[in-house]
Amino acid sequence: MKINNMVDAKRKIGIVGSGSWATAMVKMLGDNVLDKEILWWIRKEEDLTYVKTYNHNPSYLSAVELRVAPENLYLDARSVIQKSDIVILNTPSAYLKDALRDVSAEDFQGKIVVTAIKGIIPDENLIVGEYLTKIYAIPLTQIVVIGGPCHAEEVSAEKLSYLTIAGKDATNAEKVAEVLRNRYINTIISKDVYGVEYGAVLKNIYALAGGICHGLGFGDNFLAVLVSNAIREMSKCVMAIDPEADRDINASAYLGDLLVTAYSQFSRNRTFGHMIGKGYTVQSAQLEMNMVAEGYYASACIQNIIQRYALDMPICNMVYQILYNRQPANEAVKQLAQKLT
Ligand SMILES: NC(=O)C1=CN([C@@H]2O[C@H](COP(=O)(O)OP(=O)(O)OC[C@H]3O[C@@H](n4cnc5c(N)ncnc54)[C@H](OP(=O)(O)O)[C@@H]3O)[C@@H](O)[C@H]2O)C=CC1
Ligand SMILES: O=C(CO)COP(=O)(O)O
Repeated sequence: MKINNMVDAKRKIGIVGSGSWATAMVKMLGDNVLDKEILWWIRKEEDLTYVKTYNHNPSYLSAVELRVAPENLYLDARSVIQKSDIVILNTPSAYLKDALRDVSAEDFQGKIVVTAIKGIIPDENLIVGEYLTKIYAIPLTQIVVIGGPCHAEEVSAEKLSYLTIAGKDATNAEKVAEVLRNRYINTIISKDVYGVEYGAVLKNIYALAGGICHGLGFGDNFLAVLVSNAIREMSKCVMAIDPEADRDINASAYLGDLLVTAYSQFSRNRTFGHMIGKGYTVQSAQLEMNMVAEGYYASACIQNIIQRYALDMPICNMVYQILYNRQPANEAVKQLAQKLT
């Protein structure tokens, strides 16, 4: 089968997405020493032309030099998927369906399909791995999840970072890890595909909550209590979804990613929450950012999970009430504060 012969042939890695995380991943792959071919789907023609001419993405991480052969830049995701052995999906969750609109289940056959997306597909209430299995019949063993605390901006500056590569099939997870690791990227292999994906979705909601509190004027003391409650809430949720997996919630894919997203200056979720806490409406906060805060979409989708498993998740509920039911943020945080321990 094609996957098993990959080590002998030149590896072909396809990236679907052209925002900041996809751009950072193209850089990581380019700085990895293994012989490989990188194929890249870029959404906008003017951006593709610019990358082809100058080897820089004009819209995201524009200072980063990118090494992709001009003939390997595509405006259709299907060509990239068909020609790749490893496909890395890297759009915001809300735009994945659109990116894959011309792609069929056959196009994914025999590929390792990787999600670097930290979100739930709106209208489906499915994480990306579940969506790929349901819509494209991709076996779980061929799906790999990339998690871990890692901001694109720090990757672009080559600051030492750790990615967790989760796959039910450890060999496939390692095949992905070996093309990503380089002098500033370390990789950790995990089998907890559901926990790593759901953990990444949840930490965005908690970072958004932290941003709201910060915007309202709460200090570091309160944020520490919020984060401490958040990791317990995350643990309860992922344990309900997949109780069998071997996971340490304090590992970098869970607690680590929560911490970086809650505290980093680069976090879009924290920034978005901060604006809400300052009194921006959801629409004006979204307009203000040219990037996507996944926690906004996840907050609505996770309500379905909370109901399905009858979970008590006060932080997620607070964010939902503020963003979707227009509960005043100061009132909602005051109510939450009574429940924190
Ligand atoms: N940024 C980071 O540091 C990290 C991000 N992630 C995850 O990576 C995923 C991708 O996020 P990221 O790269 O940061 O995204 P960005 O916020 O950097 O970029 C937004 C992306 O969304 C696209 N987009 C915007 N509007 C539309 C639309 N109407 N239809 C289709 N596409 C649209 C943009 O395309 P265009 O430019 O063509 O408009 C662009 O590719 C997310 O799930 C995120 O959680 C994970 C780890 C780190
Ligand atoms: O997942 C991330 C860092 O690990 C990115 O978080 P933000 O989307 O909040 O920037």
